[in-house]
Amino acid sequence: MNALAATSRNFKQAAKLLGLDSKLEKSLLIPFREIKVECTIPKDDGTLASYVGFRVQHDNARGPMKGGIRYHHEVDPDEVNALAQLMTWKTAVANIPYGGAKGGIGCSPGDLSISELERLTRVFTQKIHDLIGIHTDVPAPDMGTNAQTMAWILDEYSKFHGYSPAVVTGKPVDLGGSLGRDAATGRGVLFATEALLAEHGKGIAGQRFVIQGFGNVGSWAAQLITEAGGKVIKHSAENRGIKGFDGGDAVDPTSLLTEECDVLIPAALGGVINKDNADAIKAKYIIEAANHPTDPEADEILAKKGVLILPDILANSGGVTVSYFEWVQNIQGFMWDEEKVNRELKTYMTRAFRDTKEMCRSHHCDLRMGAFTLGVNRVARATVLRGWEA
Ligand SMILES: NC(=O)C1=CN([C@@H]2O[C@H](COP(=O)(O)OP(=O)(O)OC[C@H]3O[C@@H](n4cnc5c(N)ncnc54)[C@H](O)[C@@H]3O)[C@@H](O)[C@H]2O)C=CC1
Ligand SMILES: O=C(O)CCC(=O)C(=O)O
Repeated sequence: MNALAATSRNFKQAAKLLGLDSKLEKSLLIPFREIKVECTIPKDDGTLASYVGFRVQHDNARGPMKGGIRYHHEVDPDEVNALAQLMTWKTAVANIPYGGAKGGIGCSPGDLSISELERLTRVFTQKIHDLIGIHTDVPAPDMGTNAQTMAWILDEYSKFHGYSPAVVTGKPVDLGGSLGRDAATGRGVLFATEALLAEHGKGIAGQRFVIQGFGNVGSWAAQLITEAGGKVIKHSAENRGIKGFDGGDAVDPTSLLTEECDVLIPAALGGVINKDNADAIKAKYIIEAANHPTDPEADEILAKKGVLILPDILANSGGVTVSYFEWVQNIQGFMWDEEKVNRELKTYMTRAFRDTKEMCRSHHCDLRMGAFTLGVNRVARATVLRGWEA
């Protein structure tokens, strides 16, 4: 199922559970603004190459819009729209004062040199600089981008608006990035998994984990779960790894979803768990480190099998939560030590899990609908409080 159709279906189900007014429901679903820009750059060999970049600003009822920028050949408007919408519900689940946005460029970053990536990032920033900002829309890394990408955006943005470290998060620590942001999404996955397993009288130690994706999120999750005593029995070692991590074997990324294990952690692309493979999944728990890895049809199949799914907007909210800490530190001009960052992250993740469970109890629903009703309800309340006056 298309990412936007899947995300909107989950939203509509949550709106129904909450009994939202139909006009409010429609207004929450439609993005605030969709930006599409053409980015042409000279390649290293002197030829020109053109790419299409997107930024979808979904909602700002609760604060500045917030979300990553993805460089991937499959980036398209519907996908970015779905990811932006997920950010709106995710920041509300985490209860941080933001709305939601997401951006991307349709490109294969592995095929571009560092200087080509820098030129592309700078051209993209030139095209969107007047629509992002510290109190309007704050980008961060996502698939295919990293702290260096954020440094280029910060530098290009600052040419137009003066030095503005808080305009992006996930930037290098030397440029005002937060200690702990690099590991934050993986660390949040660890905290959320601990909270879920504790409900069933279990801990990380001794559980067998399969992790798909070994980029920023997957590699940190693997390292931290291994340190906590979990057994990472397989991982997808394409592209990147963490120096020193020696747990697990590397196998084909699609077949590993159906490997024998206790906990499956998809940490790469969306839609990888679908009606074609859901029935073959053997894990008891799925922790969605990736965004929208599970199609709604697969959700239904897995629910019948008794598999518990910790949804993306809760499980991977550690990244945007520490992005919020980074933004706060930039605005205050005061740096936190890493221990404080990690301690606060644990508090936020544990609270988000507890609030989600509360919604599950009051709406008699699964964890995905618990998180969606929590997020959608907070955004709906803020929207109504702000009013409709033109
Ligand atoms: N970076 C962050 O802070 C956050 C990332 N996420 C989500 O986590 C997921 C991973 O993001 P990052 O780790 O930042 O990206 P990354 O670019 O650092 O790593 C992506 C990983 O996925 C693998 N991969 C790519 N295509 C694949 C395929 N077809 N099958 C299997 N593996 C494949 C790559 O080899 C790489 O190991 C994405 O869904 C992203 O939206 C969610 C919250 C925050
Ligand atoms: O750190 C952020 O601002 C956003 C991270 C992100 O893109 C995500 O949570 O999917």
